[in-house]
Amino acid sequence: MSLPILAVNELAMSFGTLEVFRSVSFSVARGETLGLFGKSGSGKTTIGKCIVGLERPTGGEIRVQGANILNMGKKEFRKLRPKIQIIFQHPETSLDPRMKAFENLIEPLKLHSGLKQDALLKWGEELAELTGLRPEHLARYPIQLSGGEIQRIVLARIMALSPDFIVADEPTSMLDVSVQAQILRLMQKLQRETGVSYLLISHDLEVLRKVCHRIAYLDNGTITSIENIKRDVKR
Ligand SMILES: Nc1ncnc2c1ncn2[C@@H]1O[C@H](COP(=O)(O)OP(=O)(O)OP(=O)(O)O)[C@@H](O)[C@H]1O
Repeated sequence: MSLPILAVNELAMSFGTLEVFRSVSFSVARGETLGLFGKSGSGKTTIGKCIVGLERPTGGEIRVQGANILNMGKKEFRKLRPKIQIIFQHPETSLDPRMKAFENLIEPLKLHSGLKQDALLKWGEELAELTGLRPEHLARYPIQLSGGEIQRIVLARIMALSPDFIVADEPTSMLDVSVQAQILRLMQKLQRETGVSYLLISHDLEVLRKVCHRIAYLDNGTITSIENIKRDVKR
């Protein structure tokens, strides 16, 4: 059996005297969407931040294809980091308001790929097409875009890095229902085409049941159950 893309083992986190969670364990297979459900303040976002290195847990392990990222040196982690991405509830915070949408889209490629301008533009156009962005969207500044369009730019930016794993923290909770469905369908399409795995964080069980392969329930500092939803993982 192949290693899970992500395995979280007995993760613990306290902020000072506040114990947020004490033993969180789950794993995510390649091409799988695992939902993470829990009430407000249970620590869902903190778990996501620990996975991408934005917070350091107080205990436990986070293994990416078997390697514990908490034991990695800075250099080794920096090499892995483009492969594990996070998208937030307020996606506009990850865009530069002074750059047009297309420049925002190709920015990570510029930083990480070393591609020349022509190749950058071509790849950027392909990503825009893949994520359903039209040329008129690409010529606008973030403030001139709707929430759904911004979330598409954010997804296109992330897909440019060919990630293995995306933590999606309430990615659609700010969108109205029809746009929410479009973005969830886009995430599923990207998964079918690239095999990317998601940890989808939400307090909306209906959304999780629609798109996840399994749902992990976080309560009282631990994962109390993992529900299987009937859906095959395509790898
Ligand atoms: N950097 C921090 N310093 C101190 N406390 C923090 C920090 N980050 C989060 N917390 C606290 O940890 C707890 C868990 O927060 P977290 O944002 O992970 O919960 P959540 O389950 O994502 O909540 P929500 O569903 O409301 O977004 C909260 O009580 C929060 O106030």
